[in-house]
Amino acid sequence: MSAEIIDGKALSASFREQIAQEVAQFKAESQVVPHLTAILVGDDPASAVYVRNKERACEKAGIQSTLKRLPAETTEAELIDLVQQLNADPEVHGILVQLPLPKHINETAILDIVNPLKDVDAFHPENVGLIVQGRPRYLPCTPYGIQQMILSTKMETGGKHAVILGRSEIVGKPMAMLLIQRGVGADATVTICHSRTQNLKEIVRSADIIIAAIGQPEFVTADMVKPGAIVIDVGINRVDGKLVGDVAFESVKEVASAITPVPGGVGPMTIAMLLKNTLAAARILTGKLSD
Ligand SMILES: Nc1nc2c(c(=O)[nH]1)N[C@@H](CN(C=O)c1ccc(C(=O)N[C@@H](CCC(=O)O)C(=O)O)cc1)CN2
Repeated sequence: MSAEIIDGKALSASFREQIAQEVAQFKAESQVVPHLTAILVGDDPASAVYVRNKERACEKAGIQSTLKRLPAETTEAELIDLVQQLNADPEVHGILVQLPLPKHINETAILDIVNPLKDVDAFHPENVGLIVQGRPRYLPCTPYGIQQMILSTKMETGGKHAVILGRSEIVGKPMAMLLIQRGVGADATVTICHSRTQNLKEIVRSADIIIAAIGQPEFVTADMVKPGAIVIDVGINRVDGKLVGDVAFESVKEVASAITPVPGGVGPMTIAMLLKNTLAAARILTGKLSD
């Protein structure tokens, strides 16, 4: 039987509708307009698309958005200066530095100076630490969106084996933290696989939940998937002008119980969760935590 397709576009639309209502209520109660400022450095065309989509999503949800677009030759010191200005600006609730940054800028140095209360990506070490300790302030947008997608399948995750392919700071590591926490959509037993993992195929074959985030087109093939597994594809690879995930979708969907497509899967959920975090940041910074 063919898998359920987890429609990230539809799911994100329903989250965005809900967030828009919460934003309207927050504005009415507080007279504050949640405000996200995104920083885009350089000319990476994919990053420009993602940032534009984030701006559009903000606009539709009633969130103010500002884009600070800087040339590729911007120095690290200039970027630090801009982040510090935004940290000090009481009108800005969320700061997002679009990644990747140009190679001459140390990403860690930049992410480390974002005010943790405005860090709607949850990349600051303080926010990462809070996640590890199981008392998150914000959840990183992609893992947060993936957790919502898994929840939408109604699969019980408690005690299940989740295998994550990829150990990035943005997806792999925080995803593992979310899945091992106690609670609904969590309580899983997690294995992270990476380029040095031995017996990778066997490990993936034992997974009830597979999260593919390694940036290799169609890496996960049907023979690596246990029948009935949930397969989440985080990959966005451009092959011959076409977007392809890290999962061989057509064959894997015949084995899995649920699967996310690319495009239209995890990507749109990432943006919906950013809106959620921006509203949360506005609430935290204005001291208006009740909804
Ligand atoms: N500061 C951040 N930088 C980056 C993040 C992030 O969460 N914060 N994640 C990725 C890029 N990303 C968000 O910024 C992102 C990637 C893809 C999509 C998306 O909706 N993709 C579409 C396809 C779009 C296309 O045509 O290329 C889809 O999957 O349907 C949204 C957000 C790295 N940087």
